[in-house]
Amino acid sequence: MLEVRAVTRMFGARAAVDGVSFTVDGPAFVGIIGRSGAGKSTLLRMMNRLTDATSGRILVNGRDVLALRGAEARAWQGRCAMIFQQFNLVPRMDVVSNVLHGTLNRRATLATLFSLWPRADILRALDILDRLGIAEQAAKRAEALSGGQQQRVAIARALMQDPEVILADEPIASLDPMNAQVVMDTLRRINVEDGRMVIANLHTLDTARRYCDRVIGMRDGRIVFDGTPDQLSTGAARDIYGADAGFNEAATSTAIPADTAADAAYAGRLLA
Ligand SMILES: Nc1ncnc2c1ncn2[C@@H]1O[C@H](COP(=O)(O)OP(=O)(O)OP(=O)(O)O)[C@@H](O)[C@H]1O
Repeated sequence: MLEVRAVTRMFGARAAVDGVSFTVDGPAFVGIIGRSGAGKSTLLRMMNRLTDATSGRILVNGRDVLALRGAEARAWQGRCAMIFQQFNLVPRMDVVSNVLHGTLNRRATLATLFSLWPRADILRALDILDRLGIAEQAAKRAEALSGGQQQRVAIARALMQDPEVILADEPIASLDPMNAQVVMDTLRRINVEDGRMVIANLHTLDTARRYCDRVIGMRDGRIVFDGTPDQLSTGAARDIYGADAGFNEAATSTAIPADTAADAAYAGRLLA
């Protein structure tokens, strides 16, 4: 259970996140939507302890993760993996080594320096790559892969941590519609099959509606919507995006054009 209680983050006189509270019970897939600058990234980064909160509490099974320091904070970061828009892989390093870096927080520095990975970890990394449909890429440099493949490597690296929670900050914002669908399908599978909570910042309404159990809408640092995809009406979307009566949902769409839909279906079958 995750309880975010009255969390605020100030930058100077301005609140990037302003008294945000919500509770997630169980392994839900939660989407956070809102326009650029609404505070979505700052909120996720506070959950992961990449950014400090100014005030508030984030309780995980009753324990305030914002109060953790040193090794305890790092241990929490291990249980709450983060996925970024730009993948954050080491481009010149091979795929399997990138995935193995997911175990860094529980490894000795010297062993890491010399890339001495335990055989069990290597086999696990290969298993995870296989599960995500990219095992044949294992020996390639990360930079040689497509964006969608790189994001799946980043997801594989996150899974190496065996996290309870996966935080994804705009995971598909740099991808074309077909790769975006493959990556979102992958996150959903991990959520459903493994029972891991996923909280994803998403730019687009249609993605939130399609993949999430619950959608949180942020505007100017505050939550202005919290409900199911069904409740996310055009009017609610207008409130979130601060748009006028001329608001057009299609403008936030990542729908797959007809000519690439068949490719996407094929990719989906490969993943299944
Ligand atoms: N390190 C920082 N220093 C100063 N201001 C910041 C910093 N990080 C974020 N902000 C400000 O906080 C507000 C919220 O930013 P944040 O990145 O969380 O929004 P977002 O909803 O994730 O937007 P985007 O989708 O563009 O990333 C913005 O006004 C931003 O300029």
